[in-house]
Amino acid sequence: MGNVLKVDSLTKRFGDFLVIDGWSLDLQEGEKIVLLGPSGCGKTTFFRIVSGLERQSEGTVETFVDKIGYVFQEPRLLPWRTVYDNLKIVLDDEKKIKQIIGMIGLEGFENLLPSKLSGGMKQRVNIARSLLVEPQILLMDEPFTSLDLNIKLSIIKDIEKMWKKNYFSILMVTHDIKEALMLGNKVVILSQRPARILNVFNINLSKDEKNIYDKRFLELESQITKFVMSQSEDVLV
Ligand SMILES: Nc1ncnc2c1ncn2[C@@H]1O[C@H](COP(=O)(O)OP(=O)(O)OP(=O)(O)O)[C@@H](O)[C@H]1O
Repeated sequence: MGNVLKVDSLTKRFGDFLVIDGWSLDLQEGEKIVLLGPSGCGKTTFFRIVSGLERQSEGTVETFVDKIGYVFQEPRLLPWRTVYDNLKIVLDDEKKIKQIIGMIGLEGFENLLPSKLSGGMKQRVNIARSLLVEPQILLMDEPFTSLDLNIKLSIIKDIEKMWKKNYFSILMVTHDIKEALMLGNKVVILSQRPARILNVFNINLSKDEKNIYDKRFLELESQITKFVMSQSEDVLV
C-alpha cells in the first residue's frame, strides 16, 4: 500500500492571520481519513492547497496520483440539464454513467432536472459526478451538512460500495462525529483556528459495528466527544 498524499508541516497564513498550523499527515492508497474540526478552522483552505488552487506558506504537500475528485458542500449542478446530462458532461460514457447511477441510488431519476430533486438526491448526483472519472483521491468538503441523518448514512453506505469496487482514497472534512465514524478508517481531530492536529483515532469498526446503535460505535463516539470537549470550551457538535 503506497502513499497517495503526503502533507508535512503544512502552515498557511493569510497575511499575519494564521489558519493552518503545522499539519502533517499521510493518506495511503484505499485509506479513508476524516478531518473533524469546527467551522472556520481552515478545512476548505486545506483542500484548496491539496488541489493546487492555493499555495501554502510553509511545509510541503505532495500528491502521488493524477486524478483527484472534489465533492463540494453544495451540489453545483447545471440547472438546465437532467441528472443524466449533468453526468454526461463529465464523462460521455453511457455504460459507466448507467453503472454509477445504479450504485449510488439514482435509478429512476435520470431524466429529472436538478430543481425536481431533494437535497439528498442532488448530493448523490454531485458525488456520482466526482466518482465517474474514477479519481484516486476523493476530497469531500462537508458533503452531508444539510441532510437528515438517515439520508447521510444511506449515501455513506453507497460511497462505501463504490469504494469497495474502485478502492480510491478518501479525505473528508466534517464537524459531525457520526459521519466521521461511519466513513473513516482514521479520524483526525483539529483544534479551533489556528488549527492544529490534536489527535488521531484509528477506527477499526467491522461492517456490523458501523451502525449508530452498536455498542462499539457508541463507545468510540463517546470517547471522541470526550476528547473534543476536553480540548475546547466551545461545543463542537
Ligand atoms: N483568501 C483569503 N483571504 C483571507 N482570509 C481567508 C481567505 N480564505 C480563507 N480565509 C480565512 O481563513 C479561515 C479559514 O477559512 P476556511 O474557509 O478554510 O475554513 P473552513 O474550516 O472551511 O470553514 P467552514 O467550515 O465555515 O466552511 C477563515 O477565517 C477565513 O475567513
